[in-house]
Amino acid sequence: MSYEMVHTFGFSVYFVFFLLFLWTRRIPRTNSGSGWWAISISFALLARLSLILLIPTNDVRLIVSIYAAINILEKPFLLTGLCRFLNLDAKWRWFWLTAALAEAWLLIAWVADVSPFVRNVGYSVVNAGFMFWMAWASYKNRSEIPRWLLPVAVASAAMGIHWLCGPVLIELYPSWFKNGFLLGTVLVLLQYMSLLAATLSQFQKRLLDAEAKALDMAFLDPLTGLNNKRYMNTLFDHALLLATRPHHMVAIFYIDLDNFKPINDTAGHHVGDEVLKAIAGRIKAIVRSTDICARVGGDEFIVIGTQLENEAQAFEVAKKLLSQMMQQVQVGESQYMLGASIGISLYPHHARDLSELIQCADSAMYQVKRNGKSGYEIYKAQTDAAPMQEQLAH
Ligand SMILES: Nc1nc2c(ncn2[C@@H]2O[C@H](COP(=O)(O)OP(=O)(O)OP(=O)(O)O)[C@@H](O)[C@H]2O)c(=O)[nH]1
Repeated sequence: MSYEMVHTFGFSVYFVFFLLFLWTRRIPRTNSGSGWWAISISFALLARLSLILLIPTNDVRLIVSIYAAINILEKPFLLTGLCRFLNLDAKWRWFWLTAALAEAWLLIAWVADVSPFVRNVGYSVVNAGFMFWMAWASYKNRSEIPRWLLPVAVASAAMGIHWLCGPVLIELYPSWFKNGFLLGTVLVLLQYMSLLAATLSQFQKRLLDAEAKALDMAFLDPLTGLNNKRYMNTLFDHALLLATRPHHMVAIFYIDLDNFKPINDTAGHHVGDEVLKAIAGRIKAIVRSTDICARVGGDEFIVIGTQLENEAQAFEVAKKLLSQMMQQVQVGESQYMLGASIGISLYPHHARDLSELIQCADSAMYQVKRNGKSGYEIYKAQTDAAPMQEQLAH
């Protein structure tokens, strides 16, 4: 393979990556690292272009010096991109200072006509240093973007070794010059490919996180983390699928806390919030994983108990719920006593539709309140007819 082919290959590959990073930068919400990498690879690209253009001069000293001077500028941009990408608090000015020293060294080597070996060692060591720093920083932060920062670290470390060994190999085997360029191109390709994959992977992670958050907001009560009323309907349909076996029933427990308002009034709303969170945690802890727990109002909760076989089991659940609600809730140094009025309705006995079942459970809960609070009752159609009408009239 001729030098022209090697450099044309390198130039073309870099150009494609330059376009890809530029495109990635334009996608809203992608990390600014890709913009810096578009700049860094454009310097690698310019360096290759200078080689293609200068090869006809046959002036090796001129060709190598100009290539090195442009190529060294790729590295501070590359490292700055990584710092931006990973939000690293690195001292960027050291990258630029080191790059400036390398440029100064190339100028001195040119003016003083330093031997090619010494000149190459000087600037290759700087490049290797940059690459090892890149490898170290990517390796150290590999958990940020699992799967993709490790290849960046490996490719960068390989590049570092490549730069360190380059001058010696060229000195011993001058034909290595061309192979070295080819190997360097492949390593740069791997490095930028992993960076691009890391950028897209981070972008995907952000989208998935945002989607999960949006779903949480749509389906969960932000204070307690229980389901909200809107989502309960969907979950209820799922619960009915589990109740298709003969003798299976679903129970709706409408829980209204007793004496909650005084906590808000005396200790403040924030303490009330903590109490609600603690209560939600208790409810969640005692029901089955297939049961549905939702907060449907200020101090009102609904539990949908699934896969119950008889009324007695529903009473068992209500008893457990009530005993949890009757226990003191500790917030900071203070303890608060509550209680709960729990109304129960059963599917399919009292109704088949969730809103009707909730209405039945709600009316049973009011019966408990009327009877002096802190207890549970199952819906009784006849006795509740009057209060229900009364409620509707309001
Ligand atoms: N801390 C807090 N309070 C809330 C929230 N939403 C509603 N509330 C309050 O919860 C209280 C509920 O009122 P009630 O059910 O009448 O209070 P209660 O003392 O339990 O009354 P009984 O049910 O008759 O025992 C009201 O004072 C609401 O302002 C909330 O998100 N956080």
